[in-house]
Amino acid sequence: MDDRIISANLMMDEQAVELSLRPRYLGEYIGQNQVKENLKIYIEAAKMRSEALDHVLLYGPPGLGKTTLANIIANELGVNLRTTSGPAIERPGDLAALLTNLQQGDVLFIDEIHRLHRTVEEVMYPAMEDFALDIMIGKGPSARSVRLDLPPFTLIGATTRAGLLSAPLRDRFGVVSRLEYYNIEELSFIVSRNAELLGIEILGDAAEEIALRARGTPRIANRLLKRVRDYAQVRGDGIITPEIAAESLKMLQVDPRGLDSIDHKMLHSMISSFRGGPVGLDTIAATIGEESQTIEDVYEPYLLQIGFLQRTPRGRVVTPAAYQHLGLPVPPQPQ
Ligand SMILES: Nc1ncnc2c1ncn2[C@@H]1O[C@H](COP(=O)(O)OP(=O)(O)OP(=O)(O)O)[C@@H](O)[C@H]1O
Ligand SMILES: [Mg+2]
Repeated sequence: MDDRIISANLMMDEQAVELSLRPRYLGEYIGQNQVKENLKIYIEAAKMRSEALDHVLLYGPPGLGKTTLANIIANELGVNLRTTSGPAIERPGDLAALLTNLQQGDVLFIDEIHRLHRTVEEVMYPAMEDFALDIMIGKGPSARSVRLDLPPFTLIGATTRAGLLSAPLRDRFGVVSRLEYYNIEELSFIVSRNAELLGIEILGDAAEEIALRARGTPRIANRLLKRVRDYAQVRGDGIITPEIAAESLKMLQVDPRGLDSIDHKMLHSMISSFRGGPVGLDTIAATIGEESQTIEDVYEPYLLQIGFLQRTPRGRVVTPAAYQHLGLPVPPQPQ
């Protein structure tokens, strides 16, 4: 599904563009105001005390700016950032190597932290809490544990699935921030700013056309912007007008609320086979032939956010707003 327009996952050829568009300081980071306000204070306090910032857990759907924020935090603190990911740290020794190479106050960023191996996670606890590494020396009866001091550091963990984090790990983060979907105004701003960075002329309403279809997600907004730019260069004179934007977005098969064929398939099958629900996530997944994890991470959160789906104890339910959006008669609602 990674070649889909609305897939929030990063595509290979996108990395260079993402790097060039990535805001570097909090002041350039649009939206997420609550998260930014808090971080600003914690960062300033840590700098005043010349201490390492508390460990930070960032969670939320893909493409909302977790990696970007981790980089910004390190920039604002004026420290080095080391980046790795949960599955990449295979053994406790790998983690020890990473940690002992940090300098005082540095940031270690672990993406997909919910995929950390158990044995590695256990080494992480004292490292986070006491800045200490417990290593076993020797084997058998003569084996003993030695404690090694680490420089104070900040761990930033990112995950799309905070629910999968073990309680002991989650509890060791002093700052836990949830990133939210962006509103249309924020996304329009991001589109306009990024158009400028890419040297593209775009008229205001056209930025909003793109924002409306971006599913609250900057990564998707950037992706749509690039496709629309191609269209504007080939079919127009390079300027992205609202007409050019509307025409090209239509070709991308993303509807005016940012839904693609999978969202449509999911809603239609819930309506036709299950009378709109309640129906369990796994059943929906099996019916439309998608993985339930993909649905849970990428599709469902946005549909919930815009009020097209509702979660009930007995399963997911299609809302009247979704029927209306699909142009279907709204069934009588239970009282
Ligand atoms: N607040 C923001 N303001 C402006 N641009 C942003 C913002 N957040 C994200 N972006 C843009 O979106 C792109 C994707 O963000 P990022 O890679 O940080 O997402 P992510 O949450 O780490 O995704 P994943 O879960 O897939 O790792 C960035 O390269 C940047 O261009
Ligand atoms: Mg990321």
